[in-house]
Amino acid sequence: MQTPTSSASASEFSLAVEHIRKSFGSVQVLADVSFDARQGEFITLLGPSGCGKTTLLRIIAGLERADAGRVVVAGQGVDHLPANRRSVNTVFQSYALFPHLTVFENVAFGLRSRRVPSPEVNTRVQQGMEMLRIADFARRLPHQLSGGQKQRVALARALVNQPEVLLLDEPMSALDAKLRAEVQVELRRLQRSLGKTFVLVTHDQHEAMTVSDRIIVMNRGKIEQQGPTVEVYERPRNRFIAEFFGAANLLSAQRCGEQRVMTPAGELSVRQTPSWESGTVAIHPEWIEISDAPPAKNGVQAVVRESIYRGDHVELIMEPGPLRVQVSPRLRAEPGSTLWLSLPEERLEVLDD
Ligand SMILES: Nc1ncnc2c1ncn2[C@@H]1O[C@H](COP(=O)(O)OP(=O)(O)OP(=O)(O)O)[C@@H](O)[C@H]1O
Repeated sequence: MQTPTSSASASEFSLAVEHIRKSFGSVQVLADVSFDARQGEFITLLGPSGCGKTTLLRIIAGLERADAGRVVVAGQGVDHLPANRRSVNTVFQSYALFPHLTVFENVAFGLRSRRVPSPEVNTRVQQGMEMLRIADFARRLPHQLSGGQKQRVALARALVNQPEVLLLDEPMSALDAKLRAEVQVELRRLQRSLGKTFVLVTHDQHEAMTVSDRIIVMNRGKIEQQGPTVEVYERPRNRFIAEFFGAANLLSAQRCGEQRVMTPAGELSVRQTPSWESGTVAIHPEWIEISDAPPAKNGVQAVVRESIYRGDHVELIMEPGPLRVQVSPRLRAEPGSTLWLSLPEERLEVLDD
């Protein structure tokens, strides 16, 4: 899915990225990447390390030049504009705060360099600091702040400039797991209340799911799939997405009739007839149902090989398959016991390889 899919008019878009290509020397890092973001949308670029996410963000920000393609912000091509003349601000992984400036002056920096009158700077910085709950630290220097506080300063510094688009390059990766989860929820709340367009880069699928309206999954410089979070999770298009996003069960399969495939777990009916002779079908562990009696359709009699207690659920590893199945911790399924599984047809995804 390389072209923008929405039918909205150009003015509804805060950002359009059109056919971007980029190589470093002989290595192609981005190969014809296109996507757009509507005003007020939270988009996440998700993909493994080295797939080109940061390079794409830097091209949007004007910190890197594309070899081909166009970046459009609020309906206007910006390729000829330097970074500081684009209505785009970036929050970096390292926060990039000025160590010798106070929190207040860090937040004020962009406004002062654009010669915004002092009274307005004071008002906007104060508002920005209050919004991000850092007003109490206004006089501190960055080294006197925690990671989470520095992160808020970096966000405030970007947001007071009122950019059309805020770019976030793994801004939460330096935070511990608990704080990170809190900041993700806060970031989403902030974005909703401001109605701004945010584009986040991350390789963390849980982070992507927490914050995004739409997820763009990248691999080796290409977009593999883009769509609403639920759609990408529940309807992965190919093997890469299914493996990278959501840890689905992947079963090798042979086509054996109309909407039927043969898998190591037996013959199963699927929603659509595969276009391949042999390929892969996927199902998420939480969609597999357990029953005492043989189910009417897509039943598999399976033996529990391992039972892993994970607190809020138990993960069963079962044969044939192997199939990972997610069940309630109330269910007692000891290794060696035999259970009937049902693999609902509407939850079995036929993947493009
Ligand atoms: N200035 C550069 N010169 C040469 N190669 C580069 C340069 N910047 C990035 N690359 C290469 O381009 C590829 C994509 O890098 P990029 O930083 O965009 O990936 P990423 O998806 O953001 O990865 P990560 O999640 O690890 O930050 C990598 O192979 C990287 O080594």
